[in-house]
Amino acid sequence: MSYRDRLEAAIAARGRLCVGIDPSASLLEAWGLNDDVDGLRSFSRRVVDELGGEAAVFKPQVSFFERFGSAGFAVLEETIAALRSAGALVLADAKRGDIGSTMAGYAEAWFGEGSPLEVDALTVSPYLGFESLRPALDMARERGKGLYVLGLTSNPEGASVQHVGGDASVAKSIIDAAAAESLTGGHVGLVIGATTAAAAAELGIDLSAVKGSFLTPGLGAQGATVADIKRSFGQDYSKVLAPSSRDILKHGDRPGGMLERYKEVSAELAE
Ligand SMILES: O=C(O)c1cc(=O)[nH]c(=O)n1[C@@H]1O[C@H](COP(=O)(O)O)[C@@H](O)[C@H]1O
Repeated sequence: MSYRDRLEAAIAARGRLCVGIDPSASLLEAWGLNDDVDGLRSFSRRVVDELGGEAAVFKPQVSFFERFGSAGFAVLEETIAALRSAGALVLADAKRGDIGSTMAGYAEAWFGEGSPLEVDALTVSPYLGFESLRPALDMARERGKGLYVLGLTSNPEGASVQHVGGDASVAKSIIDAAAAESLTGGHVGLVIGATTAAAAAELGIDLSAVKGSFLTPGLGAQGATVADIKRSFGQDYSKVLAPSSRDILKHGDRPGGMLERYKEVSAELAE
């Protein structure tokens, strides 16, 4: 079964809000946890216990685990396993991107059968050229995994690279390549920021040509609203997987707080 089919089934069952797991030092502190591996483990367990059976997809931000080295990666492995046993899909936000032979290594790490870090999907950077992602694209297609390729990122600095070229922009070339790839299987999606999606039309980019899902970071903490997403994606809204990290996690300082916020945002996305 392709990633696209698995994702569609998961969204139909649990909704399109993806919970980001970003255990930054400031969130650990806000939750009254130490900024160490035990704090990281408690934080991750609380997210899994409160939301693991609710959300379709979780997106651990790998950087916040990586900062504790191998001990942090061990917590990431435990978290991935716990989320998958709770019936959720896991999308590792590691934004990998390198020459083809190295991409094969990343694909083995994140998609290899039985790899300790095996997940359902991964974010990747196409700025070594879309085709440099080929080994990961092929492995994802073969193994029912998903790749989210950075298209129009949510941050304001992204435009200084992605908008270059006007009608023939860098972003357009990446998104067109992803659209062509999406005709070959359900393994490819795009990162299109909730804060920046409106730029697609200005750059003459046809998002409807993409037969995969759109990961739309930017809700809440970065200022975008559910209404912004609905407006920007229009008829392609059914392809949206909307992640939110801080806007949900900041409510983890009290029992039940994250679940309450999750349900509010999820309901708004479902309207
Ligand atoms: O790939 C991502 O998820 C991503 C892409 C992007 O363009 N912008 C973006 O913010 N992200 C990630 O999405 C998360 C956003 O967190 P919040 O702003 O707290 O919801 C972070 O983990 C970012 O690394």
